[in-house]
Amino acid sequence: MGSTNPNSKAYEEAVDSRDSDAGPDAETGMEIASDAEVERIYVKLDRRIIPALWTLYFLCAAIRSNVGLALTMNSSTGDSLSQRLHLSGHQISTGLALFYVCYVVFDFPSNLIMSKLSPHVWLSRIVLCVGIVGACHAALSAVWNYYLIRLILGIVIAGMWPGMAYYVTLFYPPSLTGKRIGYYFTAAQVSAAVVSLVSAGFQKMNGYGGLVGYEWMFLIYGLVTAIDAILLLWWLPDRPFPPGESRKLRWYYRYLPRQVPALATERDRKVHYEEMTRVYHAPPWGIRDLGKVMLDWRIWPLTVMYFGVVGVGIGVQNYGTLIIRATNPKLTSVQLSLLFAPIWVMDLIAILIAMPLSDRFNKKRPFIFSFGCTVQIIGLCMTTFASAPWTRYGGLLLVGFGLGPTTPNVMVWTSEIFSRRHGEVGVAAASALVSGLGNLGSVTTTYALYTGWASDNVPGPRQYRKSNIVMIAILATSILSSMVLKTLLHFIDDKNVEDPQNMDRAAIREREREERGLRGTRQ
Ligand SMILES: O=C(O)CCCC[C@@H]1SC[C@@H]2NC(=O)N[C@@H]21
Repeated sequence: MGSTNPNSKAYEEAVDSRDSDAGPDAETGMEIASDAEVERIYVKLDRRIIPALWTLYFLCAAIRSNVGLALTMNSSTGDSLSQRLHLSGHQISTGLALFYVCYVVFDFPSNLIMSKLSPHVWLSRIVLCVGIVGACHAALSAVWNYYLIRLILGIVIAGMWPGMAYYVTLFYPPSLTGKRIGYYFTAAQVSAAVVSLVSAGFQKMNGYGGLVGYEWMFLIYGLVTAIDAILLLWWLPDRPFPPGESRKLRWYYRYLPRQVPALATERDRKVHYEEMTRVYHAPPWGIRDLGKVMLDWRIWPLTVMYFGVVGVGIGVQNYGTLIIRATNPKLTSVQLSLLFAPIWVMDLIAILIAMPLSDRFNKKRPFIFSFGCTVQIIGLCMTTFASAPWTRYGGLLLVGFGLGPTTPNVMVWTSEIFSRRHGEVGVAAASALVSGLGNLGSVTTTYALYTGWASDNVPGPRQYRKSNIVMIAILATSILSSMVLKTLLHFIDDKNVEDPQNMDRAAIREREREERGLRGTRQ
């Protein structure tokens, strides 16, 4: 069981020894599940949930970033989005930034609605709207509707990323969530790596049926995403509920496809219930609970951590090809696309290595995060200050590798800290606040740096130097913030936790329940 407490090993051993006692559980009368049985249940949930989240994230990430490709697609025939709409560099970055402004504003309300409604329905709603708005990009005809569509896309997609993290915490205990978040986070990296290659195919469709290449691209991605949204409604499991207890059906359930339960047998559901008691009796929350979460100081260091890593991640995603071209102006656009993809492959490899480690050594999450930031700083220094083009490009590969463990680690650390202190509403609100406010980092890097910083955008060996240095500075601030939080948690939170060796089984169980937000809800 995951815990951020001091002596967590001793605590976990004490909890485990409870579970290994022979005979039925005194509280439930149920035959106690072996570790292997519990493991099997999580494997079943994984098969059901992770590929579905992966697919939805891949499609939404592709739709969000396709606009960048559309700006230059088929430019040799004058059919790119920027040519047809006569967009200036400033207008392009304004549109990109407007999207993130909505992310900042609407992440939080979206996640709160999600925790009040059925999470899987809300996730499907997000995906459906992203599909429809994505397809509408094909109809762009003026600068004002480019701005408007980016705003609307930001509004409808807000809540997707923190919502997925929240959704995962409904099915898995904190010590198992990091790896899962990491798995579906790889979808964004695969998307970043492949969409530009796929766009080459769409460019070949330029002129078919009177549509240009980017219009085909938006329509097809939009259609596939909308179909995926409908499938998700049927496929993604609803929030778990106590075995034997009937679900309170909301009015909209009448219109939804009938679901196949994720866990088919009553026994599996009971064992999962025992493992994840928090989610079955999600205590109703009100404004006061929400206020407590929002006033919790722990939000701020986590937000600063996220600000740095998401800002740099999105900055590299939006301007990576420009940064590569600045290191070697002779590269063609095809070569640029080919060199861009390995950055995300490095990111993906790092996620797959680091996130299981982060779960295994969950007390070390801030150090894994800081390691990732340090690697990015080293990479950015190479890209900025080295003179050989390939060394500078190697620096970007290091940035990709360093990015891998950072974003998912902040999300999982946030849910760990807030689930323990505030229960389910804590996870929903805190992950949305950290992601939402942290995306001010994306607004900063897309709007104010690179093409948005006129004096830094002058071709030559020093091009983008100042922007890169700002990125190094915000990463250093993220590291500092994670260390400050780790230290404060050590002195403030961990001091109040009783040594598990001195607790009896009932007290351990009660504490586990409290950490999951169940204070006083069990009869
Ligand atoms: O809002 C989200 O979807 C979560 C953060 C996205 C960060 C992007 S995904 C591609 C690139 N790789 C990273 O590690 N960060 C950025």
